[in-house]
Amino acid sequence: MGKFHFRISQSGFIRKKHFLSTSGKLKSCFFTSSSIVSFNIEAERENMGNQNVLIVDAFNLTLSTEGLPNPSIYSIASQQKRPPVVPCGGYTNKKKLMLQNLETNAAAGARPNNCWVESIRASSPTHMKSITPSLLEEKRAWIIRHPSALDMFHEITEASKGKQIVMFLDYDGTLSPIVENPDRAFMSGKMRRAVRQLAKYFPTAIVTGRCRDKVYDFVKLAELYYAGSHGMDIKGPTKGLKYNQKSKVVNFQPASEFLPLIDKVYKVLVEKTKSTPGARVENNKFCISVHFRCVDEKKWNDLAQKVKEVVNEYPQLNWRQGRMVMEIRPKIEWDKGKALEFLLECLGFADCSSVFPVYIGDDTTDEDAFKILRKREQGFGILVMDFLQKLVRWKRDSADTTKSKV
Ligand SMILES: O=P(O)(O)OC[C@H]1O[C@H](O[C@H]2O[C@H](CO)[C@@H](O)[C@H](O)[C@H]2O)[C@H](O)[C@@H](O)[C@@H]1O
Repeated sequence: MGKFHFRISQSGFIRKKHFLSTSGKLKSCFFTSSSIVSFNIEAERENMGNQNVLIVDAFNLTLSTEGLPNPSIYSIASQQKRPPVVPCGGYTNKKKLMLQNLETNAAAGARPNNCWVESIRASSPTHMKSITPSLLEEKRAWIIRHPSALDMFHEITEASKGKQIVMFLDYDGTLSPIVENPDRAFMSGKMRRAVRQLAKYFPTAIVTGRCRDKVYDFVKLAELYYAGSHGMDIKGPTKGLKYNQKSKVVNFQPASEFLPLIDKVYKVLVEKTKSTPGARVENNKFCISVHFRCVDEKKWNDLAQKVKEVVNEYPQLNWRQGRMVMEIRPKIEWDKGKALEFLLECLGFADCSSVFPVYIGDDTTDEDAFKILRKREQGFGILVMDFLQKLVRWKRDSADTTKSKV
């Protein structure tokens, strides 16, 4: 058995992205975009194809968990000691407890306690307060010990041989940097070119919590599939259709009956939160985001309480925590994972073993897609631009080689 430690970094951003694989037995994990993560990867070289590999976004710091049993991902925001092992699923017990606690409080209509503040703080990759010099030192040491995940490129492409790669890309924090103003989360021209190239070779979908139109305005690539509102608003490419699609027009909105309700609740939330400086409510068509990023930490509890009071009045809705954001959405059995399956089906890969889905994500809501990959025992989660560009080069070069042999 080979033992690998992966790292992929996205240069130019204030963050590092990390590519994770797990053991050949599908012990894949996902962490919750906390400000600090660490991981260790063991992989059987020959079993790479069966693995579910995840993307982890460790903007601020990474620590190796080398030598620990049951290697996995550790989410240790606000802690400076090694956290407990997370077997599979990415939440530390502590964080799970915090979230459960919060849910229980919400259900009981109680005021959120400090756990809420802690979990919101932990959700932000740009929250630098918890970084100490010793953690930075550990980060440096970790980087030296861990080669780039790009070094694993060969293994990944080998695992995909004979299969159709299908790409799924989250937007915020994956294609664009995390910024304070959600309306200004632009992707770079370089990233756009990488994605455009990618779509020439592989069916490619953007899967995002954003409103589909808004993300389209950012990405501006008509050749992609778009699944907005956490997968509740799916549309196929409007140009360059070349893959096996069951129907030519992909257009699916499983939560359409919730539109009037979402509009109404959006207005209520805007009204309710306007007295909280920095709070921002975003209408994502089938979902609503209430942003905390620019709110004074001391006000987080109050803001969360206000939001939950509103949501509690609508049993058809629930909420989830994202990065410094509360995501309010219809209570239906639909999420990014279901969107991934739906798109694979549209592409003719419903129960197909010859597909190789690659999902790139960085937030708790991406976990739904990772779960599907685990269930299907297929594919990888991967990271950003360097990897995308390399994948394009690999595909182009292998196409050229095939042509010259003919
Ligand atoms: O599924 P995603 O594409 O990752 O979208 C999730 C949410 O992303 C956006 O919020 C996040 O990014 C903002 C811009 O960098 C940042 O200010 C915010 O704190 C983050 O939570 C988006 O604004 C939300 O509507 C999405 O649901």
